[in-house]
Amino acid sequence: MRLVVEDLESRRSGRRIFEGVSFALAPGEALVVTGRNGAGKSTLLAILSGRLRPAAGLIRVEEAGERTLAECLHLVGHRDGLKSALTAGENLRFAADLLGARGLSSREALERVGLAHAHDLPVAYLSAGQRRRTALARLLVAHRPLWLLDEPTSALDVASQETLADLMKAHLADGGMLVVATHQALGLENPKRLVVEPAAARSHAAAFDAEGGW
Ligand SMILES: Nc1ncnc2c1ncn2[C@@H]1O[C@H](COP(=O)(O)OP(=O)(O)OP(=O)(O)O)[C@@H](O)[C@H]1O
Repeated sequence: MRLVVEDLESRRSGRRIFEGVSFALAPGEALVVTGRNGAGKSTLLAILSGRLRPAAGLIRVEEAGERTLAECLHLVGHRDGLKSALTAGENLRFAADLLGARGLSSREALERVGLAHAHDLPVAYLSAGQRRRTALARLLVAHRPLWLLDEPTSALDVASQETLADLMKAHLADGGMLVVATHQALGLENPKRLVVEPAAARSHAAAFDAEGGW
């Protein structure tokens, strides 16, 4: 699968947030999206996920067979989307049933994020970082080629950030694609980079020079 985005523009409540956002991703490629608070990073991910409509521009998915873009992606946003009264395992099984394309079992996925012990605990009992890790474990219970991650390191301790970096690298090595909005270094090697800037100063994408080590 390939993702092609051309000249995307966003308006919210009549105000232009960004314009001229273009990039392309092929299997194994990552795009790191940066920009100041309010620049439109979450808005861009919401548009890519189909939750918001762009004011202009084009999003095209290629070589995805019969699948729509929505069927090819996972979105892990600011809100974890977990049901507090259900256990971590139940949340993951619910996600797997909803998303299809089965991946790891709920137990295996929780093990991968270091939360095996939380499988049968209600999510309401989990800390902020544990909830975030449970939300990230959703990526593993249903196989989807495109991961859209909005500030995925928030609330994660150093060890969990390293686990996340390993998950992202394994996904890329497996031919997956990533779009990650972040203010933090991620440990990815040579991702593409997109700086979202206010509409007045056109957004642009550029190949990332490896020095920064995002
Ligand atoms: N529901 C909404 N209606 C109108 N404007 C909105 C809405 N949600 C967000 N905005 C505006 O859209 C702009 C972009 O917000 P967005 O959350 O995408 O920024 P961001 O780059 O992700 O910021 P941050 O780094 O703080 O997470 C902001 O100016 C925000 O006020």
